[in-house]
Amino acid sequence: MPHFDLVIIGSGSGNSIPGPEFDHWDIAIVEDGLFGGTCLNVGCIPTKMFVHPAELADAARHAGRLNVRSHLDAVDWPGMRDRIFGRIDSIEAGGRAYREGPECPNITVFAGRGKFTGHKALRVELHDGTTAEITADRFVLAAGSHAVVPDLPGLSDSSVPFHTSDTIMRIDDLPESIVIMGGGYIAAEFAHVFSSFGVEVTQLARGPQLLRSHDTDVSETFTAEASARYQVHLNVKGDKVSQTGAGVEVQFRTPDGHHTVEAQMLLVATGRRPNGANLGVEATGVQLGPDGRVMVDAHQQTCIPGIYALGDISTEFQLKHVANHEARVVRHNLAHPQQPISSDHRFVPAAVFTDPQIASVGVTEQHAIARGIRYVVKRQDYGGIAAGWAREDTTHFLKVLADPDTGLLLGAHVIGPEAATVIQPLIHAMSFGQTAHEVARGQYWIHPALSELVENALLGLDVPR
Ligand SMILES: Cc1cc2nc3c(=O)[nH]c(=O)nc-3n(C[C@H](O)[C@H](O)[C@H](O)COP(=O)(O)OP(=O)(O)OC[C@H]3O[C@@H](n4cnc5c(N)ncnc54)[C@H](O)[C@@H]3O)c2cc1C
Ligand SMILES: NC(=O)c1ccc[n+]([C@@H]2O[C@H](COP(=O)([O-])OP(=O)(O)OC[C@H]3O[C@@H](n4cnc5c(N)ncnc54)[C@H](O)[C@@H]3O)[C@@H](O)[C@H]2O)c1
Repeated sequence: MPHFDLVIIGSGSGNSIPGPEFDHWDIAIVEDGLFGGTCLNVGCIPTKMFVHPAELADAARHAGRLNVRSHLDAVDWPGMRDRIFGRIDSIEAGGRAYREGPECPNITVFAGRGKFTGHKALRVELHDGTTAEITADRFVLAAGSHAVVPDLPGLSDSSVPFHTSDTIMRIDDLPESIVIMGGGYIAAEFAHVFSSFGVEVTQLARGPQLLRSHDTDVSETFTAEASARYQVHLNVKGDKVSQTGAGVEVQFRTPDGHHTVEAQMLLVATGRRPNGANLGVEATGVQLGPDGRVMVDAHQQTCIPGIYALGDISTEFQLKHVANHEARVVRHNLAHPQQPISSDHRFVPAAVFTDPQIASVGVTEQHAIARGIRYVVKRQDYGGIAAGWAREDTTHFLKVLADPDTGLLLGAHVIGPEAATVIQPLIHAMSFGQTAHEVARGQYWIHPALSELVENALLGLDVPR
């Protein structure tokens, strides 16, 4: 039975752990799917490579508003898909070849599905049909999460063809119509992409708003704009999914009554569950929380010394920048177990790459109220700054919350052009403990850039100067 100094399960952020400091360790990487994990192959990167062309298509469609006559001729989906995956697939192949090749002589890649069989013992069902039993002094659980499929007739029995984010980006051609189930990040981004490419989109969300984990002002604005672009049904309770000659039919209820929607394709985007149970981590003594996450301490270590976890399998934040941060912590702690460092989850930002773009960090106004946190708030409209005039923006805004006594920032929420970039100075201020006034007046703000949104919002807060 081969024994390793370290076994890493999952080649997403887990693949960034082996570095020169471990050249003297015998390391195994176990990967059941594509090398490089979700973000590279079926997540952040390809989705955003579709989002940008979607923005170009929308710009061509809507430029008339700003007196530029243009129109969208066509979207070459197969060409776009092949360009995107031509690039991604070669990075995947290169990453695997690097880890398998002579540059990494201390690393063995096991292509197959791992499952714990006992204390620090893993069985790998290899893709070549054989099985490997391996043990190690240390493990890193970096096996991510998987798409959840609702328990609905037609879906749970797999009798109706449907896509998840794992498959939808490789379809042969654009459908004429698509039903998207879910009201979260993935549903929002794909609804944007497909509607921009001319597909008739129907989105079914079980909540009263889309993106309802966001600040209510943001989710209400987004829900109104999305509903104006494509068909949105809220407060949906799914009943049944059936196959039709032309595609699929979804039967559902809302407070208005029973509904049926037909479309050529169905995308299920109803959340992702951590892979701890699939990996059988309990066989090695590792504990799972009630939501299926592997339990870790601040050093990313599980209750079993030498077994660490990172990213989607254990985190509260299913985001690539969080998985990468946690991987850096695990890497340090493996090399320096006597001087471990902790993960910093104080100010985790996120963005939704829809149209309009959305970004957030820290508490929402609703959280502040619910938790009794004292705050002052300033909402700065894009329409109130010069860069917003250039865009004739009338609906979008940045909202910032601060402590009324100290002026320290508590949260920021942006909906509008380049939100994910606009928010960064506020993430910076929160992370480094800078007050609203320090940030607003301690630096120049380029005029007339979108960043003036941040400057004006901070100056508008009723906080000490
Ligand atoms: C459609 C989509 C879009 C996204 N967009 C963004 C975005 O814009 N920004 C952002 O921050 N985040 C985004 N995310 C989330 C982000 O992709 C994840 O948070 C991140 O990739 C998690 O990294 P990880 O290393 O924890 O897991 P992963 O990258 O998922 O790696 C886990 C690996 O483990 C392998 N594995 C699983 N089980 C086993 C097993 N039993 N044996 C062997 N191998 C196994 C899997 O094949 C996988 O390769 C997106 C996710 C999706 C699905
Ligand atoms: N831009 C980004 O950073 C980005 C993009 C995509 C995904 N992600 C990450 O991936 C995660 C997964 O994305 P997601 O959109 O699948 O999850 P999500 O948690 O954002 O949204 C899940 C949605 O599905 C609904 N839902 C859950 N169970 C359901 C059921 N049984 N029936 C009907 N609806 C149900 C929820 O109400 C919610 O609207 C996100 O939470 C996010 O962390 C990030």
